[in-house]
Amino acid sequence: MLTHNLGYPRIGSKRQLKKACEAYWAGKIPLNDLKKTAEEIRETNWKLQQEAGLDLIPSNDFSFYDQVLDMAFTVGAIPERYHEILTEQKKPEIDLYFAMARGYQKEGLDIIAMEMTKWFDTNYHYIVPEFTKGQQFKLFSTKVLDEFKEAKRLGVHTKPVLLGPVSFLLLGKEKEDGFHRLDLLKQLLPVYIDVLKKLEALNADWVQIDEPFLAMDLGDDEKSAVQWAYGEIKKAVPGLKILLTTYFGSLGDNLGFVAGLPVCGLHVDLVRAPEQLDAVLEAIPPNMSLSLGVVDGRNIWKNDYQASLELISKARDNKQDDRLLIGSSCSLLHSPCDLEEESDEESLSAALKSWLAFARQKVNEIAELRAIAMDSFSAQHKALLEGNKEALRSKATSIQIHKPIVQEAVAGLRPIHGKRKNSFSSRKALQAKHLDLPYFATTTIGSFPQTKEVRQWRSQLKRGILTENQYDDNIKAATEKAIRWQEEMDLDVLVHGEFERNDMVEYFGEKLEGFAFTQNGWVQSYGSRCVKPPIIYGDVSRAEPMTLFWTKFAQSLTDKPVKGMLTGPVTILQWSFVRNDQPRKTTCQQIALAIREEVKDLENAGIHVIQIDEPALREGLPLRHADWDNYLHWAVECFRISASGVEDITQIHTHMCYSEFNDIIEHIAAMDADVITIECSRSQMELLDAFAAFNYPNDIGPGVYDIHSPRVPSTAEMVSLLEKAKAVVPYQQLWVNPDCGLKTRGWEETEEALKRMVDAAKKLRAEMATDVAVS
Ligand SMILES: CN1c2c(nc(N)[nH]c2=O)NC[C@@H]1CNc1ccc(C(=O)N[C@@H](CCC(=O)N[C@@H](CCC(=O)N[C@@H](CCC(=O)O)C(=O)O)C(=O)O)C(=O)O)cc1
Ligand SMILES: N[C@@H](CCS)C(=O)O
Ligand SMILES: [Zn+2]
Repeated sequence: MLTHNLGYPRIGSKRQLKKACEAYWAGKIPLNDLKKTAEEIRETNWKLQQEAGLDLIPSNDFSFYDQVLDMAFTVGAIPERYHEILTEQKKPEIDLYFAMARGYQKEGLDIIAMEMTKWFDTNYHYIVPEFTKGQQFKLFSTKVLDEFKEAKRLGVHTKPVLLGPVSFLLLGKEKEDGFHRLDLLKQLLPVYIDVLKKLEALNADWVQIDEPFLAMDLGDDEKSAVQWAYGEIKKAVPGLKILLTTYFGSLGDNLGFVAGLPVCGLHVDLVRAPEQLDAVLEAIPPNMSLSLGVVDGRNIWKNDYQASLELISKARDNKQDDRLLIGSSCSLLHSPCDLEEESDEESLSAALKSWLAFARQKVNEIAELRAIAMDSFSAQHKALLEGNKEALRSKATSIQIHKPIVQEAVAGLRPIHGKRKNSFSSRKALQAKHLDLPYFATTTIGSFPQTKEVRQWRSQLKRGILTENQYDDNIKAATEKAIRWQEEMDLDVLVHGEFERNDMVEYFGEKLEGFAFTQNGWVQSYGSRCVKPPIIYGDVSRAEPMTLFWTKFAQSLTDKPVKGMLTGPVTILQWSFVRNDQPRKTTCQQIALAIREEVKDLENAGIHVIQIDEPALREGLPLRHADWDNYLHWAVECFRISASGVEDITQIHTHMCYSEFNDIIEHIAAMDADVITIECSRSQMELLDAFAAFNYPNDIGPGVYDIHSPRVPSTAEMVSLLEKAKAVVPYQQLWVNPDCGLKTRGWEETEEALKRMVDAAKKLRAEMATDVAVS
């Protein structure tokens, strides 16, 4: 049996890559320094996996930004608008690469970035490849070959990783009409074959090709595309061992045709879908190797050795050992790097730490599982198994985990907990009277720039350089400045700015019972941006108010309404590492009850506009359509539980970004938020069509400017977007706001953009007044 890993985190255990990239972008370090950091990270990762005893160590799992962008770069899928960066500007290739990811506003050029979206049901974002009709591909970047050679020089014979051709195309978007992106497979495949032949010439042995779409519902065309592609690959490089990987779900009804593909090995995710093992063993031919993905790449709990060994043993009963591999369920990209970086007992107790495994520990688990499976009688292996059982036993019986009072509260949930007192139309009338807002009311999504200064206060507080009082005074000053500034701008519903929050989920994780947080458990979210997902280990409850102090403080400074700002239960669940000992639904209900208490406290303190953010509601959708209804039902119900404890006069907002609404609009409507603000500007308001087609009754704030770019749109652009919105949604329902929070932006561009946004709203109001006068 071979051991392997599908991919290792590339940010570095101290986020070295983030720091180096950001320094390079700011012109603070030369390219060579950035490359050196990247080399060091790769070497460290390869060596630690080698030392752990893994047989097949991945290469090309490193990325300066994103692995999908890397694939686009490899096959030369570089949209026309970027060509000038190389040809005219003579910039190095990496600048072109970063321009595709981040846009390019320099030296007279203003090129927008490629779109970014969520990677399946994770909190990782990939860059969406752009395709045109008849597009040609060519080997543009040799990164995969270079990294294979680099590892070889270091004495590590790696297993190169490539995103498969069908998934690569399916992840992308057609940029013009008249073709389907899968039509491009014929032009694309020769480049893949070229890469594979070159790898073969370099003596590569196994090559991992990821086709995550194989765990999704596929149509006949998609299945045929896969069959054709892997048939061609087999013909072209018969000697190369292709390991086809699937993850995040079961092969399900795709198993039949996948088992017939001419590949050397198939990897299946046995963490998400252990039940598929029997069917897979039965379906695949004896000469096809099977990789058992038993170590969870999506969570941080220690592996249950006994359970994994049972799966391994079942596989061994059916297949020769030399046809089996043991590995991670998916890439470890979604795990933090190294538990040993956690030394602070206050955030992560010794007991809790003994239940966890981060990427480095997971690599060891893979090696240990093989060792125990091969020789369960050795004293050393028996001790490993016993140690693992003991850790799991201590977790299962810990009094820190189970709180009867929380469990009773969940058991006591009834439909009434998810219902507002009256219908939206009666609520709307009451709220309008109370808030007295104009049409096209303006607001923002919550966060204002999290400047280096603000982040430094937090880091100084942690290091004892600032006292709690000094820290609070600084945050108060920032909040007051933001309130005054919003008043000056004449925004209608103000926000406090979220200066006190490190992150919209981690902040709540730090305040809620049943959550632990890490010092260094960073996971890449997109590019250089990372998040530190909190760990939900026990029953969740609210010990004390979490946002009341800062919301009340902000409201005390102004007569205008200040919007309370909370993260919703589904998003907190989705962006945390969750318990694996109870259904996600139950954990979500517990969080919903905690948020409900916070909402009620805010209302009692006189806050009558409260936003409950749910940007991850769509991301949480199961991979298979058949499972959608069940998820949407409990997810929407949890949102409603959190939102429905208030009086009709209190206006509940929700916010969603990164979402398409067409196929889930009835569930969005069922959330019954008084106002929903959505990311809309990049789609030029197209996302509103779903709301219009549904006759969505409640209020909507379609984002009028993209917050991912420093570019400040003109008032006219925003007016034009609002005109478009007004054409499909009755104006009485419309709000005016940016796409999302402004935490990643600088103050200068934020001030200018919001000033123009308020002007745009005023123009619309003036037009309306004229229209009414004329009619
Ligand atoms: C809305 N988004 C979010 C997602 N997931 C979340 N959990 N949270 C989100 O907001 N998913 C979808 C999107 C993804 N978008 C983003 C946007 C921005 C970031 C981001 O900026 N991340 C920061 C880290 C945020 C954080 O925790 N900051 C800490 C400071 C940590 C730090 O770097 N400290 C420094 C010291 C400070 C200094 O001297 O400058 C240090 O330790 O060295 C805080 O504010 O306290 C990032 O830097 O990547 C993520 C996702
Ligand atoms: N209130 C949050 C939502 C981000 S999705 C913010 O403004 O950053
Ligand atoms: Zn958002």
